[in-house]
Amino acid sequence: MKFFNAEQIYAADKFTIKKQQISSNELMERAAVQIFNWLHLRMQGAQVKIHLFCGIGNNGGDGMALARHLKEHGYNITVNVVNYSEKRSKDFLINLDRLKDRKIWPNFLERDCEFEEIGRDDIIVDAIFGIGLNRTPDSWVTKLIQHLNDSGAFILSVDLPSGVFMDKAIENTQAVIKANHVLSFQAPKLIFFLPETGIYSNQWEVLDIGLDPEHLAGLETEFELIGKNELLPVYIPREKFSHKGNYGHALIIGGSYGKIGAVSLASKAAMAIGSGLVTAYVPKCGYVPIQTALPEVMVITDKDENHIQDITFDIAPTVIGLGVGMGVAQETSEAFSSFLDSVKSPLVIDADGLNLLSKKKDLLKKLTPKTILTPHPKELKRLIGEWKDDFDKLKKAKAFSKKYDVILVLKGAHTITVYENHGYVNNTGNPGMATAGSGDVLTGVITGLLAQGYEPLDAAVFGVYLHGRAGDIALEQTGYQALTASKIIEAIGLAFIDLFKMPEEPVPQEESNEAQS
Ligand SMILES: NC(=O)C1=CN([C@@H]2O[C@H](COP(=O)(O)OP(=O)(O)OC[C@H]3O[C@@H](n4cnc5c(N)ncnc54)[C@H](O)[C@@H]3O)[C@@H](O)[C@H]2O)[C@@H](O)CC1
Ligand SMILES: Nc1ncnc2c1ncn2[C@@H]1O[C@H](COP(=O)(O)OP(=O)(O)O)[C@@H](O)[C@H]1O
Ligand SMILES: [K+]
Repeated sequence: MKFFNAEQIYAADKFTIKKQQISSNELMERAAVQIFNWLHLRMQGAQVKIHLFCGIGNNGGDGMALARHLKEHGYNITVNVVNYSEKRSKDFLINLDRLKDRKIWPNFLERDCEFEEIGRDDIIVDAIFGIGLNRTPDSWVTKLIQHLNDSGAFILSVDLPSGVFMDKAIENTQAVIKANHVLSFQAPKLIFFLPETGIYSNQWEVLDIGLDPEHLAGLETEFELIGKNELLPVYIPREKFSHKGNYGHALIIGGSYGKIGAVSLASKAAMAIGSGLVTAYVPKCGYVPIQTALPEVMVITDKDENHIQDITFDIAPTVIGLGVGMGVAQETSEAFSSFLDSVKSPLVIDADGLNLLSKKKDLLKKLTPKTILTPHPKELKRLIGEWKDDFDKLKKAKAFSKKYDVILVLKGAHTITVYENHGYVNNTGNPGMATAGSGDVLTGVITGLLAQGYEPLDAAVFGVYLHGRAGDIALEQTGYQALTASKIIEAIGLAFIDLFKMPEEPVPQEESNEAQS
């Protein structure tokens, strides 16, 4: 699913209005009816107080139209116009008049006015600003936003939480609505997935307002949200007469005294994701533990007991995953540097492999084209330097990817895989995965996919998805706290199976009644 920017949304509105021969106000009405249906389905006429806060643009217009529908269905509402500007939009004014025709008189909120009391059990509809926000709200609007956030009431935001910009960082965090739920028109927004802005849209849902699908499909976007639809075409099916040689040989290089487990996890994950063969390259102290724990995995040992000092081997791996638990000893750094001089296979580099690259940036030039780097935020900072905000981080990541021809997997709650000018946003995974070793598993997963012949970008994006999905499946058995990296590996098979599950058909009403009787 693509993430559109504000200009693309405005253009799609225009295109749709022309093609479907409707007015902009009819489009607004569609949007408002969708929100009304969403609320009505859940509230079923309950007399909970609903406070609507509407700006003077089209986001406010949506709110005004919603107010009319709520009133007509007997809901207990108050309507407030947040009068932050004189430039009221045409469709806002139409909907204001329609409200007045029904004898509903909004309160006009201005600078220095008193704000109404809001109970903890009330509902707030936030239609103050939408995608048109272009500067930080005034101080009195900021005070209002604080008042709404502090009320403890459930906040439903129309399109996006008021105060969040579509394409730049928040300047004053006090001036942003902290929404409990956001109803986003037509498509999700990138800001829901970035850590600094995502916290303002706790939950979100997309409402289809019928923008022209063909027009939307033809738009080029920098970022997209990855789901099954994007991945099923990438999946490589297994051939009946295939053998293990068809699925590649993954070599996992890493480990040091006390950190051999990282290599175990990555190797086991590479096996579980379907690599034909897996070999672990570790210092001597890793030999017994890996051979004991993982009978399927072969082991090659370094000349040193505790640290990798010389990365040489006489096998021809399809792909190499390097860095987990490896340490940053001087000898390891030198071995890594000479290894890069001769390596030709595709590479996945994680953890200490990234730290070594950060210390000696010259090494970046030696990487195989399209090497996959999988930094967590701290490793990323060491690689690309400090960033001002999430948007700056993405900009720097794109520039870095282009400069060194690498694929950057920016790990986090919503991992974003960046290659050149594009970002692929992941939507699987959960906070239970914030646990030791889950990154090592991801390294194994991506390496194992590359071994099977997936293109580097596909392997990264698909690997991140499957890793998160496996975490979600494991969570059902463990809960958040007891989710461990090993449990993620155990669920990889189910993550593959889940890929081919169709969404469940809703059971027709009569059948479900019969089942209950
Ligand atoms: N395709 C869609 O997604 C549709 C969107 N509609 C709604 O239209 C919204 C966008 O409407 P608008 O473009 O009118 O913009 P907004 O309603 O977001 O903003 C209102 C106006 O305030 C001005 N403004 C921006 N920042 C300000 C500030 N800090 N202080 C004072 N004034 C400021 C801007 O000039 C802007 O035009 C969407 O978010 C959505 O709710 C719907 O009505 C219909 C279809
Ligand atoms: N809150 C979260 N929601 C979803 N996924 C998460 C969350 N926290 C961490 N993860 C995932 O867990 C993994 C953690 O990797 P990393 O920090 O390298 O761990 P380690 O170094 O212990 O292996 C990443 O793939 C990341 O996306
Ligand atoms: K809003």
